[in-house]
Amino acid sequence: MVFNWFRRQHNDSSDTPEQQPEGETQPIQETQPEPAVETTEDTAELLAFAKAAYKNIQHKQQAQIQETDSAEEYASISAAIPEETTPEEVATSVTAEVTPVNVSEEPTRQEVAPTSFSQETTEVSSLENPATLSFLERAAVERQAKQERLIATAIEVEEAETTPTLASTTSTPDDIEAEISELEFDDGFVWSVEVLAAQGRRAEDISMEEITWLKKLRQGLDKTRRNILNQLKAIVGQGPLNQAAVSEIEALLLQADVGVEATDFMIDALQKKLRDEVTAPDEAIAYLKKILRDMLDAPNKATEKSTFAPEKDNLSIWLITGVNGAGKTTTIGKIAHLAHKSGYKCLIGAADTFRAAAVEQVKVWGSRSGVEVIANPGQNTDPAAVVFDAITAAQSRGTELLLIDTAGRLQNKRNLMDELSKIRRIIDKKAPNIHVESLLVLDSTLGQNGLRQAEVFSQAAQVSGVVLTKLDGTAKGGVALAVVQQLGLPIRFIGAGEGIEDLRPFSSYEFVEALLNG
Ligand SMILES: Nc1nc2c(ncn2[C@@H]2O[C@H](COP(=O)(O)OP(=O)(O)OP(=O)(O)O)[C@@H](O)[C@H]2O)c(=O)[nH]1
Repeated sequence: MVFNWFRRQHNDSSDTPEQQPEGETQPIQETQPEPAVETTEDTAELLAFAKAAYKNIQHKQQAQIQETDSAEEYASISAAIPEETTPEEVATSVTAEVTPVNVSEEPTRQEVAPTSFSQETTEVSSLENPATLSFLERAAVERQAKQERLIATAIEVEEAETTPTLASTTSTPDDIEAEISELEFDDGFVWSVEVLAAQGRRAEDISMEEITWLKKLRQGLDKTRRNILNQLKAIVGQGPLNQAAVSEIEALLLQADVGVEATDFMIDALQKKLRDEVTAPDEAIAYLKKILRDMLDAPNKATEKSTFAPEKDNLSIWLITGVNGAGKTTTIGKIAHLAHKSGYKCLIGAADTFRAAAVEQVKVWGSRSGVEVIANPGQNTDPAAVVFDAITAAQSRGTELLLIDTAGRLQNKRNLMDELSKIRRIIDKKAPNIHVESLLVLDSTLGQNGLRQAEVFSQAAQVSGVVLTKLDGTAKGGVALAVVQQLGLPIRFIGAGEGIEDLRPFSSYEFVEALLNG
């Protein structure tokens, strides 16, 4: 059973839709339970759920460790004792090893002769008086005795080696404890489990990878949350909004790079709700979260397709664009890894032929994620030709997801845009009925500045979604709202680190929880 990271569900027909949310954007719908007022009972229930998830992950890890040990044991035993080896071969190989370099032809003939070990032993033992033997005969006797010792030792050594390997398969509880020490039942764990539970996940389905990712996301948004949004929560939680409160909120949102349009939208919505009614702080915050989720989901609602996950048995092409340094290549590697893990047949087209090292860089990511890369060995070759070849290869191999890397910089902006337009035309011509996503990679640390780039790329590559990278450690996490509100584009992935696991499909529910609740 494979976990499909794009759909956030197991690829198993036994999983009913009620048990597993369909797409990563679904959990965000209005049906999401809001932790408005948390009672002691809720907390106890959550803790029990978190403990169940924790135990389940622990069991899975223990099983994995034991499986790995068994596999390693098998590998080491097979390596030590080749299946085909016969005792005769052992004897011959040992003979070869101990052959003195300076002895004459006779013993050499003996060594390679297909005489069995037992015969030789018999021959040697029949030589009763070594003192009467010639030099050569004595040398042969000595060598024979040495052979016997070595063969005996060799067999003993093999046995001795096997025994500890077998013993090592039974890891002690202490060993296991050490190996899973990274699994901490801490505040971050409980928060992550709560976020997953709110999206309908069962304790037994929660994986360590999901917990690790959510913890990372929460940590990544820490600066944005601490600097700005905690204050926002405090203001909103105070009840009806007066003019002073509105101005304060405005300033805070603009500082978080939320942008003017998104700020105005939020303030309007908040004012409608909080102007007249007296709203409890928890309720006001729950309302604020809903506003943010609705904003982030708006572009998805405008399109028929609620999920952009690649389809099994059909080719999807994802064109990855963005200025150099935004994180395109890294993103391609991480998506390829997710696709591979999720059971898709994936291929990468290396169409950034402008920068000399780009093809090599994408090849490194390809090999890290176990995904093949289609590239043209020449430098400065036509990227459209690489795209053409990559689509041909994808079509003939039954590839389900083709990721295309593009240049982030050319001699000038005009050339870059022309090149992207050409690539897009090739895709549309060569694969007219294929689902194409054009993903723009934006560096979130650039805040509002990144959005200007987006506008330029949007036309040339017909951008359909955004990948927001480097959310780890930036105070400009609010830019996600600006991307959606100003550009009308959905966020498809977010990156929060340089590692291969540090990118996941975007979930507005998780993002908003990490932003306001972490
Ligand atoms: N902290 C952090 N660094 C990231 C993230 N994504 C990418 N990076 C780093 O950003 C730098 C640039 O990433 P690349 O993938 O090479 O960017 P690119 O857009 O392909 O750049 P060019 O190949 O020059 O066009 C690298 O050092 C990456 O490790 C992220 O989510 N967080």
